[in-house]
Amino acid sequence: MLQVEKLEVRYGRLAAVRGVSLTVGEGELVSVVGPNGAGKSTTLLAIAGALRGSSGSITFDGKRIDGSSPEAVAALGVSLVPEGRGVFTQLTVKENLLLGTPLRSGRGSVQADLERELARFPVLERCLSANAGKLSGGEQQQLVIARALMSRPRLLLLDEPSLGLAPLLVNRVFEIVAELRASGVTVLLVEQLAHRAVALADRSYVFSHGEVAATGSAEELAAAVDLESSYLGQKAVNDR
Ligand SMILES: Nc1ncnc2c1ncn2[C@@H]1O[C@H](COP(=O)(O)OP(=O)(O)OP(=O)(O)O)[C@@H](O)[C@H]1O
Repeated sequence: MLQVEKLEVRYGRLAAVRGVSLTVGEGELVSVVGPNGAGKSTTLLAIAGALRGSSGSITFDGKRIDGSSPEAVAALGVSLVPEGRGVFTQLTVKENLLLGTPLRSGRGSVQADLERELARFPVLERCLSANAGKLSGGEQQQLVIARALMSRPRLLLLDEPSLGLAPLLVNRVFEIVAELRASGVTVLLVEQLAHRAVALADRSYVFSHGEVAATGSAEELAAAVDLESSYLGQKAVNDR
C-alpha cells in the first residue's frame, strides 16, 4: 500500500532523513522507533505531504504522492494524527469529530461514521457536548484518533500517540492501536515506547540518525544482540 524509497528530507543544511526506505502492506501495523531526532516525525510528515523530500519517492496504492499537497494525500485516504494532539479546545467533542468528515472518501452517512467511532471510543460518547479542552490527555488522544478515523482513512499515520500520557492511559492507547489493527485499519505508528511498539507491530523499523538501522519482526529485532544499546537508547530499556 505504501512504499517509501530512498527518501531524503532536509531542513536547510540538515539532512534529517537520509535514504529511508520502508513499506506498509494493506492491513499491516508497522512501527517506527528510534531515539529523539532520528527522523521519525519528519518521515511521517513527508508521507502526509506536509514536507517535501529532496530526493527519493513515496508511492501510495501504486501512485507517486511525493510532491502532492497534504490535501491531495488526505483525499487519497492517508490520515495523519500529528504529535501533540491538535484538539480544538474551544469546540465540543462532537464538533471536533465532525471536522474529520470533509475528507471522507467513501459512501454512507456522517451519522453512521460518528456512531461507529463513538462505539469504538465510549469515553467520547459520555462527553460529546463538552468542550474538548476539558478532556484529559488520554481522552484528547482518543479524540484525535477518532477524528482521523471519521475520514475513513486507508492508512493511518500515528505520531507518538502515547507521548505525555499517564501509564494507564498509555495502556489504553496501545489497546486502541491493537483494536485498530484487528479491525483491519492499516497503521504506521511512530512511538517513543520502542519495546511496546515493536511487540505490537507486525514489523518495525529502527531509525538512527535519519537512516533505517534495523528492520524486522519483534523476534528478528530481539535477535539483533546490540539493538538496545546501539539504536534504542537507555529510554527504551527503561520502558520494558
Ligand atoms: N522544523 C524543523 N527545522 C529544523 N530542524 C528540524 C525541524 N524539525 C525537526 N528538525 C530536526 O530534524 C531531525 C529529525 O527530527 P524528527 O522530529 O524527525 O525526529 P524524531 O525521530 O521524530 O524525534 P522526536 O521523537 O524528538 O520527535 C532532528 O535533528 C531535529 O532537530
